[in-house]
Amino acid sequence: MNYYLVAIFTFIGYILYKYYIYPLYLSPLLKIPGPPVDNFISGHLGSLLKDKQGEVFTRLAKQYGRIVRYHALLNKPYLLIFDQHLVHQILITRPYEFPKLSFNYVMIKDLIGIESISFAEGNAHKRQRKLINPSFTFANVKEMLPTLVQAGHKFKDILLKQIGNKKEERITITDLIPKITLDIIGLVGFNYEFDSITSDSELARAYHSILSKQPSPLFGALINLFPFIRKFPTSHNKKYWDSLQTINDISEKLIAEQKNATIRGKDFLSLVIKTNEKLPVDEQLSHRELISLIMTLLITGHETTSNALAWALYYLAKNPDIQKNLRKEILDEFSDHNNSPTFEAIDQLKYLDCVFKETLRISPSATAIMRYNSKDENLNGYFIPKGTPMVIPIYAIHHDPLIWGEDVESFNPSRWLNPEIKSKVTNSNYLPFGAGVRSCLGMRMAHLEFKCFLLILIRNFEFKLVEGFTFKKLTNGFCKPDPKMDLLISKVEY
Ligand code: HEM
Repeated sequence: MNYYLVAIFTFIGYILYKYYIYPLYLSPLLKIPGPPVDNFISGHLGSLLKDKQGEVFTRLAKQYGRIVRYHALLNKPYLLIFDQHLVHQILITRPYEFPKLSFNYVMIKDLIGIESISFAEGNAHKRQRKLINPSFTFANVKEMLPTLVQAGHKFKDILLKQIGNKKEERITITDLIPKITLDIIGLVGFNYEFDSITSDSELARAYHSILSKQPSPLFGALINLFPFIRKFPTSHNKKYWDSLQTINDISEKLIAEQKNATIRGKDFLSLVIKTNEKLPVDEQLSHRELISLIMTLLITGHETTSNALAWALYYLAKNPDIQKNLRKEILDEFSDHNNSPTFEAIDQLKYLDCVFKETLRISPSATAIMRYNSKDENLNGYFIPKGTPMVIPIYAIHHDPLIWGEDVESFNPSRWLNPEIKSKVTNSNYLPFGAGVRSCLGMRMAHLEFKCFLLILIRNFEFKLVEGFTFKKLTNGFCKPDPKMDLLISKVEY
């Protein structure tokens, strides 16, 4: 008897059973409807879900219903959860029974650190959230307004300089906006001037190098399965690790400066450190948790808001009448265009609020939320074995005509004034900031930052599409224009 042969056949049999026979012929999840598998290695990631996942998920919901099965790398079954009652259970009623699972888990872990609040579960999450939450209160966010207005005017001056005496200028807004939102999180988050908008900031360069080229879903899944791929000595990997080192070094520097500061500011980090120091040692955030918090705020605090602002400017450029209506509302409220907006005045702008909500409906910065069940579940009559990955497809839910009406693909801020639509919107079907105990901590800040910026920009500039310029709308985890977004910008003359 050749033991080697037996061992080889046993191994091949095990691999065939685990990655082919069980998921495609025996799993109880096969009772859940879904598209047929056309690639027996990459599941749907190499074909159906190669690109524009948000749009594909929308189609799958129409075709297969409120809970849909698809297969990822090596045929691993995933569930798409469109059903609002299930979304409510997962995010709001039983959040800790459905822990987080990330797209590109390895990359996100590298970017924010494994000790981040974003990865913490159960009591560990409750402890971090309780400590960090008070720094993000309404009152604290309101105090940011002067910093936001100042940054908005700085941004306005940069655009004015680029336009100069010309009638209009073609500007890549997706290069500029992330720099100013990074500067803002530096100031309000850590009382630190990155000044990436006017200087060559190594931090902005590091983020650009990591985020400008997102790995495809298949490559992302491969990295999750074989993280050592990131260690191969390629020039791309070297750039990746160097950029991460820069982000980590800057985070360490920020902590050191804050810990040694004699006077505490009102930035998020100072507030968190102040609360932390008052707690018994066993409840305090550790050094690594603080570093992870900085890395988390740096990325979540700038990338998502800059994306939302870029999409808003794009839709306003595409819909000149909507842009005109918004400008009219702003000018009616702020007839003296040098006046700084107050919080109360910004809050009065109802159409601006509709533009904010509609931008995050049609192009939500995060296109999906990922979870898995920590125990066996029976959901909608289906048996779901423990550990099944579940995707709440925010983008697809935001494009469901049953909720938003037949013009779901149009950018129509006025839908938010329609009582029929308003009555259908809930915290389980409008999810730009997630929902429940894990919802976005920076939601209030994002709200104010978006409105303050858009107000200053629309008051001073007109935005138009560049004829013939096209880009792809990526919806694989993050909603991003690919490769970039150019707009024509001209001054509004008074
Ligand atoms: C338009 C802007 C933003 C959008 C669309 C957005 C979206 C989201 C979403 C969808 C989640 C939930 C993820 C999940 O449940 O898996 C989240 C969580 C989070 N966001 Fe935001 N975000 C934005 C801005 C910000 C800002 C400005 C900050 C901080 C300054 C921030 C900090 C966080 C943090 C710390 C979490 C994790 C919360 C937890 O796990 O308890 N976000 N965000």
